Amino acid sequence: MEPFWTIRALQACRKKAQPPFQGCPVHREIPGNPGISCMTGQERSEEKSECVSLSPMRETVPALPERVCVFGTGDLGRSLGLRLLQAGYSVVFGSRRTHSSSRLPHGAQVLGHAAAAQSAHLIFIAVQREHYDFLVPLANQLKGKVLVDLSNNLRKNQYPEANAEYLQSLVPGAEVVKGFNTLSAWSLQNGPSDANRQVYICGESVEAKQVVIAVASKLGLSALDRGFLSVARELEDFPLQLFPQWRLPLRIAIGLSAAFFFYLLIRYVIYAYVTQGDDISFRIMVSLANQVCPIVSLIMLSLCYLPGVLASILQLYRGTKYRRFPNWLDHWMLCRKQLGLLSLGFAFLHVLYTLIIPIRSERTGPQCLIPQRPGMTTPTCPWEFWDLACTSYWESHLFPPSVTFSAGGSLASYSPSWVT
Ligand SMILES: NC(=O)C1=CN([C@@H]2O[C@H](COP(=O)(O)OP(=O)(O)OC[C@H]3O[C@@H](n4cnc5c(N)ncnc54)[C@H](OP(=O)(O)O)[C@@H]3O)[C@@H](O)[C@H]2O)C=CC1
Ligand SMILES: [Fe+3]
Repeated sequence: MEPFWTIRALQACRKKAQPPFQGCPVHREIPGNPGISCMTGQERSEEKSECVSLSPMRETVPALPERVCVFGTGDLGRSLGLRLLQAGYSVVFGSRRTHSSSRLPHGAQVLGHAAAAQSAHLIFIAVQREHYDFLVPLANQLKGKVLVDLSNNLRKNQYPEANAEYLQSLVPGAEVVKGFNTLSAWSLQNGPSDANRQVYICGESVEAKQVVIAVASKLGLSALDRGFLSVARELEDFPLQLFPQWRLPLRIAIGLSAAFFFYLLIRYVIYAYVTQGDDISFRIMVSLANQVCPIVSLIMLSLCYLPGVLASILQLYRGTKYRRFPNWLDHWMLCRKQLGLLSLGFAFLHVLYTLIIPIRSERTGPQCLIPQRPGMTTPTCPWEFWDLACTSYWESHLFPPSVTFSAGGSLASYSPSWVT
């Protein structure tokens, strides 16, 4: 079955008794490239009235603006301008200094603010909020234009209203969209990685937001519409959030550490004191802590890999990978990097503690928190411990669990008893 746009194009051209490509007066085939046609600008405008568009999206998505304007030739303005040029847009900068264009991306034009505003429908404002009053005299030129507010603040609640709302109040005739403020000039220059491909936008006008979304997708970004302009403050606070994805992993790590620490404290130190009268409380700081680290590290590592497995199972169950994961899984997936890094941190701590133990042992004699079993070796020289530390690190944290379990006998002096 033919796609519907092909059928529509054929019908439209047949109505004019012309074949769709070769016979249509506005299309000429490029020699050596059958099927590819070329047109002049005038022919292209005539074509709009004569032939039906071949693009199935044309009716729903507004046409991309050819020329895009960027106010401000600072770090962000230049980086954004470069990306827009690379994406095929014609870029005009609106600047106070129209002659200092040496550092601007090649191919961009620099005009005064008023002339630049008149030449484009979409205008990115890459200027600090403190200077927005320069836009007031441009109200006439900006009427009906889409203004994208890129600004951020230095701290939360710095101003009574969001920057985007302030911009809208200064230029009421324009359609203000807040967005792209979570991108940095650096990431724009280097191309967004997977982690920062997502941008958030908000604004009152649906059409204006569609224009911005279309530009974002052409830049290789995925724009998420967060609603009306009242959400702008939230978007402006995003870059100010300190380690937003770290909270849950840190809470899990602290909770697990505390739980295992108290469990081991009761099981080995308090139990030994109550039943045998042995006071081994001096081992709490090093030996006991060293029991906790690998346990937490392994659990964090499994928590890092588990959501990926669950997501795959869910995709197989649903039979598609194009449906959103439930929120809890989505959130968990986003924390994987932090969970993995914390796991690595605890593993390093374990190696460090393991290296400290022989130094103490040399002075106080061999120590072992877990009661020794017959045949169990207790390393006494630092080299032996160094060797064991490295082996245990690789075996416990980088090899499959089965290997760890098999190596448990020789590591029993400092590995958790449930691992051995
Ligand atoms: N840098 C970044 O990575 C990011 C920046 N942002 C936001 O983007 C905005 C710009 O940041 P950035 O490019 O780093 O800042 P810069 O200081 O590098 O550039 C700001 C530009 O604003 C223009 N400007 C300065 N004063 C005035 C004024 N009185 N009237 C008119 N225009 C003026 C200047 O352009 P000209 O000389 O051409 O007139 C200047 O180059 C800020 O609000 C920032 O919060 C958001 C996300 C990331
Ligand atoms: Fe270990």
